[in-house]
Amino acid sequence: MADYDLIIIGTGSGNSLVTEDFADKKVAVIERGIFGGTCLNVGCIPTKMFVYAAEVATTIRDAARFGVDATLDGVRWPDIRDRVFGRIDPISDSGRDYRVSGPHTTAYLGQATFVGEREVEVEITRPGGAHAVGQKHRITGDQVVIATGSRATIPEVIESSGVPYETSDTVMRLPDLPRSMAIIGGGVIGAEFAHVFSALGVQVTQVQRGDRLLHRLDAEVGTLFTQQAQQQWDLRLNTQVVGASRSGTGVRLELSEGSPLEVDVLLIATGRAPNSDGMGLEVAGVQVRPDGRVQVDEHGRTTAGGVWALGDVSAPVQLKHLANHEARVVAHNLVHPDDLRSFAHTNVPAAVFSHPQVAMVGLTEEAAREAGHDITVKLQRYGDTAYGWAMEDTTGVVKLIGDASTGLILGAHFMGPHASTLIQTVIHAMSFGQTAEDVARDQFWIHPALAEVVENALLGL
Ligand SMILES: Cc1cc2nc3c(=O)[nH]c(=O)nc-3n(C[C@H](O)[C@H](O)[C@H](O)COP(=O)(O)OP(=O)(O)OC[C@H]3O[C@@H](n4cnc5c(N)ncnc54)[C@H](O)[C@@H]3O)c2cc1C
Ligand SMILES: NC(=O)c1ccc[n+]([C@@H]2O[C@H](COP(=O)([O-])OP(=O)(O)OC[C@H]3O[C@@H](n4cnc5c(N)ncnc54)[C@H](O)[C@@H]3O)[C@@H](O)[C@H]2O)c1
Repeated sequence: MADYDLIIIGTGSGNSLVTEDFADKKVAVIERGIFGGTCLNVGCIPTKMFVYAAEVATTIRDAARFGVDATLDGVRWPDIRDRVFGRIDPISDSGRDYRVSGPHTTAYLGQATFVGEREVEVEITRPGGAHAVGQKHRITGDQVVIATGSRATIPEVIESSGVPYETSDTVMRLPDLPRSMAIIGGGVIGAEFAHVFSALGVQVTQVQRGDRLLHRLDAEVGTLFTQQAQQQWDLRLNTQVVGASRSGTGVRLELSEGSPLEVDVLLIATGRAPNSDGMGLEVAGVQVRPDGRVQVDEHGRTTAGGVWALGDVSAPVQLKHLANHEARVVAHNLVHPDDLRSFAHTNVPAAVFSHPQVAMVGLTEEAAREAGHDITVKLQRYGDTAYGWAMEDTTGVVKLIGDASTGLILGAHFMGPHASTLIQTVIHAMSFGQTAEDVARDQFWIHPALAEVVENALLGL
């Protein structure tokens, strides 16, 4: 008989698997890092709290345009930082304590490694639990869920140089706001932190090896975003870091294009790799895809019987709402082996909380053409609707890609204020198979709300 009915490795979305269904069962929860995982501690939640502070600073700087004179007197970094972590850290601590001393679960605060089929060894690495640091425990489970997430990848040129660097795990806890910062990488994390730190007064230089930022975005909207970024911080496109060395208390970077860069702080944002390595998956019979993701079927089953995976370690995209969705599916499947549910991996939306904000769902124009759709395209400017006009918005756009034969929406790419909220109408339409015409015509749109930009885009498609 196994020691546990269920072993969960990783307490991000994995932590939500302990549902009422396990009320009379034995569950082991294993976590080697900060309890609660990436989103709560070093991802979505703290970044957006910093983004909010950055937006406040940007609004103040921009106020005079509207006849409101205001000056940004200063930015108190320690207060901004402590507001964020003063609220987050207690949530993590209480989540851990609940699993340590709460009902039905045994928490192991350490590194899990498979030593056999559904058999795991945990080396305790953190205090705060029932087990002493340094102890090793071997446990077996009838079922095991791998929910180990992902971690920042570091380019070899930086790693081998030995220079100090930050990642998204550490940069939000800097003791002081630096004077200057280089951000390597032009993806989501780079775009969000470039906004945060430049808005707070740091001289930011972002180095991107491609010719625009946010490569997964529709090319037209991505290019518009890149132009906006160029007006806010120093952006080096088509540029690689080819060397790095220490310079005083900071870092000197040799670039493939242009003169070297000397900065106080270096932030690496070059993508995240699944945490599937170094945990004995081969011993457990769990296969891994060539890109490092654990191989799962549509129900979340790995190649090993009774072993499941979800979230960043196995998902096609690294997003919290997708990890949560997969956790709900797996939570059901764990206790309903004869009635398995499937992951929904279509129409997964995403947003980038930079300045401007960006949101997307479905296909890009390029992908829709490549897939052979007979498409229609509408680019609607925020400024051509009443509220956008009131805001004097000159850059915001809503781009919709439709299927000319069915009237269905294939993709949407928003850039501008509240893009992540406004796009929800389109996500809804795509999820429920509504045509653009029906969504536009069969409901009232509040006038003169900003949502009229979506109505007009739908009508123009
Ligand atoms: C800076 C940043 C901002 C983000 N912002 C957003 C956003 O705005 N919106 C959004 O949708 N997504 C965002 N994401 C992505 C989102 O955070 C992830 O997709 C999500 O948290 C993944 O959840 P998970 O449960 O798969 O993994 P995680 O939350 O990473 O949990 C995995 C846990 O497993 C633990 N672990 C790993 N290996 C082992 C082991 N061998 N033994 C024991 N424990 C182990 C880790 O310590 C970790 O706590 C952001 C990510 C980052 C980095
Ligand atoms: N708002 C959100 O939903 C949100 C926010 C942050 C992170 N995330 C998730 O986290 C994931 C990881 O984010 P990310 O920004 O690290 O990855 P990313 O894949 O979005 O971007 C990585 C960037 O780094 C560049 N790059 C890679 N290697 C490089 C090198 N050696 N030198 C220079 N540039 C290099 C790539 O060209 C790309 O522009 C995202 O894909 C996303 O799923 C989501």
